Formats: sequence, structure tokens, C-alpha cells
Amino acid sequence: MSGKLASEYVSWKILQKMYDSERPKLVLRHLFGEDPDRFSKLSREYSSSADPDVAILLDYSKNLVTQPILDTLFALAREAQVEDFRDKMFAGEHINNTEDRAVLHVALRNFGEFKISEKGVDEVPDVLAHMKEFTEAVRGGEWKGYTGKTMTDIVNIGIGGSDLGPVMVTEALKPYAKRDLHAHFVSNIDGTHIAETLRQCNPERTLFIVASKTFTTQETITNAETARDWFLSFAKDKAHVAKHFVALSTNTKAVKAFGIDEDNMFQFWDWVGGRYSVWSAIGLSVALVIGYNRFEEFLKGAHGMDKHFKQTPLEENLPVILALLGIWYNDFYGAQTYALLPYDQYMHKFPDYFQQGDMESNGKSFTKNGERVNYQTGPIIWGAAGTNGQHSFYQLLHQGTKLIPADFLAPTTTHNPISGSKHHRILLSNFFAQPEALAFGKSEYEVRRELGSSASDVLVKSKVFEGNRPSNSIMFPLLTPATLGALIAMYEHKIFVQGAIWGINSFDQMGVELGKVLAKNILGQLDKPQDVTGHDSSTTGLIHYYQKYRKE
Ligand SMILES: O=P(O)(O)OC[C@H]1O[C@@H](O)[C@H](O)[C@@H](O)[C@@H]1O
Repeated sequence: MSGKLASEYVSWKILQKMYDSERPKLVLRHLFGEDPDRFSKLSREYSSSADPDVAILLDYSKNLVTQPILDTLFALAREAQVEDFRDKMFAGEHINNTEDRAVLHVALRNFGEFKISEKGVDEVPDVLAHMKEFTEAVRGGEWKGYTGKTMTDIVNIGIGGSDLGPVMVTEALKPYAKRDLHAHFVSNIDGTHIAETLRQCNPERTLFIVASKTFTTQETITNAETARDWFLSFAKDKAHVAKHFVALSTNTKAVKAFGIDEDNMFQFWDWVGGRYSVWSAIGLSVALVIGYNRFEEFLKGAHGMDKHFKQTPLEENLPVILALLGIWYNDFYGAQTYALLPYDQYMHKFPDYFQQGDMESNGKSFTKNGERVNYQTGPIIWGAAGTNGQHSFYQLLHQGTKLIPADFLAPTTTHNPISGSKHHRILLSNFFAQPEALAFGKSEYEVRRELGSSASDVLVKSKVFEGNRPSNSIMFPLLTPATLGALIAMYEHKIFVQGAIWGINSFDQMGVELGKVLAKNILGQLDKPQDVTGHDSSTTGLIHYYQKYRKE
């Protein structure tokens, strides 16, 4: 990161000129027609040196780019000093400048490769050992509740990064789950969330995992207090809390004040951002569900991608390629959103996870030097598992007025080869067909030929697919813990590269604070209409409406 506005880079200006002059020529039908080798030129395969089962194919040939545009995008990354900034992150420099913190999720999955000297990094193996011992005790049945029974349910109470990672990963790795240990996730302050969860749990056999980096988050602490009250209404004696509540946090003092024994606390450090914390103690629910060894495979898969990101030339570097293509659409085509479309039911939470991962990281308008940017930064991330999305929002992807770049992700092999893998072949046929349809569409000529000369103009137009809608296709052999680790790390580093080019701090989240402060003030005014002061007429009117009609 050079400290400049991205728009000041020479390569940025060249890209703008290229976009202005070449856009009409950037037609996928022609680009593919002109070059039969486009796929082999514009696809890359990552494979892990440590694990032969981990491989990721990135096909980026269906993008609106030529080799000179790609060359200029790589030049942009070099001009923005992405490699230097990357090395600073890996070295533990305090690249999160507003909070004066290192950014070291890579240290949580570093199996001896990178030399990082930052306070706490040397404690990582101890915490992992603690997680191992604990998960083995719970899964093996040695860990007993207050009536001597083994655990059947775990409830992770956390929100944001302390929820989305555990939820997404446990869902994605369900084939590896211990099926008689049921995992629940409570995040929302809406009492319905905890109430409905507790209805499914037996206090004698439930373990609560209070996951909060700060241990001050209102939702999490309130839900945890409710869970503790519920538990004590059965167990009666506070001494029993030790067998049913553990904490994952950086805040030892607050954990102790809550009544959780320090021995039942799994530590992490301020250099782990919430949305990058699934690799830390926050991943305890994952380890409990899939077992510690699998959790370690997950970490190792991510570590492999870290090495790839750190050591591979930009032109071969998957996260860098994804980041640069994203910038091309975001900043030159003016695309506002980006879709993540996993063709794997186990990955159904993947878009939600990266909605936080990307939008909380790169939803910023000021550079690290405090200058207002004069270009677009982070896109809106959304998506759903295929093929469900096809039957709801794909209409707009194909024929709407907006350009929505998308990543399609799929495993070659399914964990559930039922009916002789018939389902998977149908799923994959859709995975192959959708990017093809988006890219090449269906011309008016083709529609007319199909419908015959008697078809009305209106009908013909309604069936035309303009095409030329870009996407990446990402394939991998099987969604294993290591492959999932590598995929997540790939997107994390994509986000990193984009933030570095835009010159923003991807590692704070000041934008979530104002609403919290206002809510705290309003909470103190909810009882009486006369207390409602200091608001605009809309907010005041809404609170008065609530006060008029509420029933406690
Ligand atoms: O883990 P904590 O401290 O309870 O924080 C939960 C979440 O709190 C939110 O306010 C932050 O925006 C997220 O980044 C964070 O993950």
C-alpha cells in the first residue's frame, strides 16, 4: 500500500482509458471465438504441496478482459505495492493503523512456516492444545455435566464473526460431524432465537460456548445471561456452571466477572479480527463437531493457501487474480454487487459468511491517510446455494439491467452420491450451464430461428439473452476440511488485495458503532413517552407507536 489514492496510479488511469476505448470490443463470444486456447490461458490450478487432495481450479476465462487489460491490472497491484503490504501483514506489522494492531489470522494456522514476532503468537500452540484436550473430553464422553451425564448439545452464543464462521464451517463440514452432538448457534438479541434453542436442549447435557472477542457485545452477553439463568433454574447451584459454560475471548477479566472459570476460557488475541477469527478459539464449536484432527486439517488447508498467496507470482496467484477482476468490474464497469454462488448445499452459508468478511472489511470511504476516496470500494456481497438461486433471482442476472459479476463454486465429487450420483450430475450440469448462458446468451437471430417467423417481436425480445455477463468458475475435488480452509483463505486474501489497492484499512469496523450507541440511549427511553427526547420526528413517532401498542 503506497498511501496514494488508487485513482492516482498510472495503471489505474491506463485501465480507465482501456475501458473507455475497448469496452465495445470486450465481447465474450468474440474473445472466445478469436482464441481457442482462452480457457487454458485464463485458468489456474492451485494444488497444495502438503496435501494432494487439496486442489482448486480457477477458470477466469469468462471475464471481460484481454491480456493487455490483465497485464495492466497486475501492474496496478505492483504500483499499489500489494506484495510489500502483504509481507508486512505476514511479518506482524501493525497494518490495522486506526487500532494500532497487527493482522495475524495467518498466525493462527501457521505450522512453523512464517516467522512472526508479535505478542501472543507463541501462545497459539498452547490454546490449540487446550482445544484438543477439551474437544476430545467432550466428544469422548469424559466431560460430564452436573448430573454425571455426557453432552449431547452444544450452543455457541456469539454474533458477527463469533457466529458466522462457526455456523458456516460446521454446516460446510457436516459430512465429518459427530452426528450425536447437536450444534446450535444463537446470535440474535431477539429473544426468540435463544428461546427456540433452549426448547431443544436438556440442561443436564448442554454445553454453552460464549464466543465474544470483546466479551462486551450486548447481544452475546444478554443471551449468555439468559442461558445461565435457564441453566441455573434446573441446576440450582452456581458451582455447576463450570461444567456447562466455556468462554472464547480476549477479555479474561470480563469472562471471570461473568462467572466462567479461567480454566474454561479459550484465549485469543487482539490481532485476530472478528471476521477472521474462525481459525482461533472461536472455532471451538467446529472442533467439537468435526473433531480436533479435522479442525487442524482445516487450519492446514488455509495455511497452504497462505503460502500460495505469499510465495506465488501475482500472475499465478489465485487471490490476486480474483481481487483484480473484482476491481475491474467494481471500479470501471460500475458493478455495485458481487454474487457468490456455491453449487454445494453444504456451503449454503458461504455467501453470508463473506458478506461480513468482505463488506465489513472493505466498506470504507476514507483511505488510511484520511483522504476521501473518489472511486468505489467494497462491493455488496450476496448469493445463495445453487440451484435454489436459479429459481429466484437468476432472472435478473440473465436479463436484468445490472451487471453482476459472480463466482460459481462446485466440487467435482459429492459427499452424497445418492442414486448413483444422479443428483450431483444434474447439479453440475447446472453449474456448467449457468456461466455459459450468462457469458454467451441467446441472440435475437437464434430466438427467431427457434420460434419461427410467426413469433411476435414482443415474444422474441422477451426471450433474448444479451449475454456477456462475466463470471469465475471455481472447482475442487471434494469439500474436505482442508479444501474449505483453502477456499476461505483465498477469499480472505482477495479482500486483503482489494483493500490494499483502494488504500483503505480493511481491518477495523468503525461503521458498526454509531447504531450501537444510539440503541443504548433509546433503550433508556423506552418506558415512558415523556422520556423520548432528542430525536427526529420519525424516530420519536416510531417509539411512541411502540409505547402505545406494546403488551409486556
Ligand atoms: O466477538 P465480539 O467482540 O462479541 O464481536 C462480535 C461482532 O461485533 C460486531 O459489532 C463487529 O462488527 C464484528 O466484527 C464482531 O465480529
